[in-house]
Amino acid sequence: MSERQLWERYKKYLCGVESVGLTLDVSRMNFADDFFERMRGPMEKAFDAMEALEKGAIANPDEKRMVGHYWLRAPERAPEPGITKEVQDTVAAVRSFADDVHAGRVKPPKADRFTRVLLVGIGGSALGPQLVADALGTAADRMQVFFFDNTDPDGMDRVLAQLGDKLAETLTVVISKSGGTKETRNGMVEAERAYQQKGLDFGRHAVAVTGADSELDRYTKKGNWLKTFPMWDWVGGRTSVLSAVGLLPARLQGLDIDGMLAGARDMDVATRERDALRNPAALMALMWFHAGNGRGAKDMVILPYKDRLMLLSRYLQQLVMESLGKEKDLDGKVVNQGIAVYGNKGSTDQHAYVQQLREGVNNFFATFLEVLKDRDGASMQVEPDITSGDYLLGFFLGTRKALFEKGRESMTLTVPDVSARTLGALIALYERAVGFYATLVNINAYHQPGVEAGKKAAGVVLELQRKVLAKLREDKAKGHTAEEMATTVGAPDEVETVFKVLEHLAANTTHGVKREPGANRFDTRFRAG
Ligand SMILES: O=P(O)(O)OC[C@H]1O[C@H](O)[C@H](O)[C@@H](O)[C@@H]1O
Repeated sequence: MSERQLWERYKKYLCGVESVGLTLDVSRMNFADDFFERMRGPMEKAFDAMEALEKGAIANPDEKRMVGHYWLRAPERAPEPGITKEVQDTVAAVRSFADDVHAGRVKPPKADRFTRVLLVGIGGSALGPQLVADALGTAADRMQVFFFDNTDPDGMDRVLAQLGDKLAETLTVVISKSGGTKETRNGMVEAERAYQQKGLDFGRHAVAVTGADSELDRYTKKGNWLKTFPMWDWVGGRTSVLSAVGLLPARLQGLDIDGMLAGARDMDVATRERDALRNPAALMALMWFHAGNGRGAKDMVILPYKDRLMLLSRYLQQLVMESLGKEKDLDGKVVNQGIAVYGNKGSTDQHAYVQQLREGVNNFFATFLEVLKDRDGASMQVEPDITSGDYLLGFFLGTRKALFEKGRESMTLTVPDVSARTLGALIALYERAVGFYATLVNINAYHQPGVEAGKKAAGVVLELQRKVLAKLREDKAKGHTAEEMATTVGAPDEVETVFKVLEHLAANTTHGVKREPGANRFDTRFRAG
């Protein structure tokens, strides 16, 4: 295709949302001329399913739940007045709590103001807040936000070291929809201990966002925490960023939550349009379908040409992969669906993996994200008549062209800036595209049955560790090899797990387990010291 033909194709298919200034260009996707006609029927079904979902249908049949993230930014559209009120009350509560914190009406016992936020959460209870904090944060923020998003002890130590003495001015926000996620529980317990060690009352520094009567909810009551904000079963973790999960930390940071909600609301209006060519979410879902043949055959590479959007791919990884990566379809047939998502930021990625994109295995389609505004204010010229931002555009267009020349498909999303409005719009765009695509491939996008298996297996490992430790203490004088220990604790087939547990115990001082090297690695004896 010549550059001229591409330009004509660009003009023909460009899909814009005036209210947020966003456009989606699919001209560099090689769909056939009759593609949209062929997809008309399936797309109608997707529009119907989405309409039913928004009206409160049980769109998550396995868990028998409604799916209501669209009501978070248009509460008047919720199917029950109780939901409308809860959403409105929660946004009001977020606002007034953050205002109280900023004004010092809610204050830490041993300092004048809260100046830092420590957010403890994982998955949908961290990725959205991390994206928002990084995309919209500035040096002028009201509060600085830190994260515990794992059960990695060193990761937590590193954050606590950064907080240092400012822990006395730190408000900890523990977020867990289920209220029972172990990584988050561990982060909370570690945070609590850090406060205690500094003679600070954790409850006076802590708030939670969680489901009513969850384990975390009960814990907050026992510990007399400052406040709890609700999470509802009709909001999934990966679509919760515009509930208190994302709004509370954002507002505490001093960000424009009204702008985020308005951007999402505007995008929702635009993506209810039933003409797929004028609906960027439908168009995008159709492009995903085209690229991967409805089987996820191609990976989605997200290339934002803007540092502030670097976490978008991590955020989308959960949104897309946890929603679409499913073993069975809605009829119970094994389909092993999904689309793999990766990417960081351009043009940095050009110096890392773009080599493979251009010349290696052609198993992806790229989504370029172009941001028109370079920075606040004018730029200096790094060469006559050329700025750093001009280079960024040059590298984006250059890479896109280079990929196209080699038959690599791409789409381009263009936004005027990275603002609360555009970020809200982008989030809403992807949420709806995921929903449409799920119907196109006939899967439930709103459950995550596969996640449980790993959690259960981890529980088994920790149970085994308890038995191993008890045995080591009982046989103090005698060391055990992994083989002996596995048999002794009645789990001979779990010998590899026992070996890994013993090695880990011996590598850390906590449990006082020592190793005595044997003739080879697997003859190593472990004993309680
Ligand atoms: O918010 P929580 O209940 O703690 O859940 C945190 C995350 O963990 C789970 O394993 C799910 O797979 C995610 O969808 C969820 O966002």
